[in-house]
Amino acid sequence: MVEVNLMGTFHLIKAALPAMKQRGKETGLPASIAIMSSQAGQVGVYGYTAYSATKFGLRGLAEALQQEVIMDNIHVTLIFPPDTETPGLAQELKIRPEITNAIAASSGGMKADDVAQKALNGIKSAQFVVPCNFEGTMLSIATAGLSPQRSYLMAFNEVLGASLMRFVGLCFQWNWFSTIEKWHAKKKCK
Ligand SMILES: CCCCCCCCCCCCCCC[C@@H](O)[C@@H](N)CO
Repeated sequence: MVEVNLMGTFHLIKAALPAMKQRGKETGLPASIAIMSSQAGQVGVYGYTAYSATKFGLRGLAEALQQEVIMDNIHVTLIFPPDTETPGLAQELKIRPEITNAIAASSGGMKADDVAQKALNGIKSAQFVVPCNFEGTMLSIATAGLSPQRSYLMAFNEVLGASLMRFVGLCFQWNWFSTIEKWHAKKKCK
């Protein structure tokens, strides 16, 4: 998983960058690098230990990369979808633990076309972080950290919403840990 999700992204970007920089010099046009993370790259999720690690890793990659390529007029966009209706998810659901299903349900699911549309809009407006649904927007405010932010309005929302989203995030965590406890208690009784 690390090889595909993290190193695969790293090697692809490394291979494409020289030509992107050259094209930028010749045309003076901006360019974009879009990286597909996941909401499981903003919060650790039961059952996704390896997956979450790779998706969190992409954030570090994207933040450092954005600083390295900004002077080449290249914008990095990091997309954070929830569960997305794809053939891959259909396979995953056959074996996904009950607890993972319960936690992932906190953010619902989306159609692939809707995620693609959000991603495209985010890339066009050179957003660094692209949340895909309402829960994703809350998650992005809660996990804004030291990410770049090009929109003054979103920066304002992040500063204002930080403590409230921390509180909401803690409520979600309490709920998830109690689901885990109940599930284990039920298993012990059997
Ligand atoms: C501060 C408010 C928090 C708001 C709720 C957050 C809910 C987060 C739920 C995360 C679920 C992640 C599921 C993504 C999984 C996919 O990437 C995966 N199915 C791909 O295989």
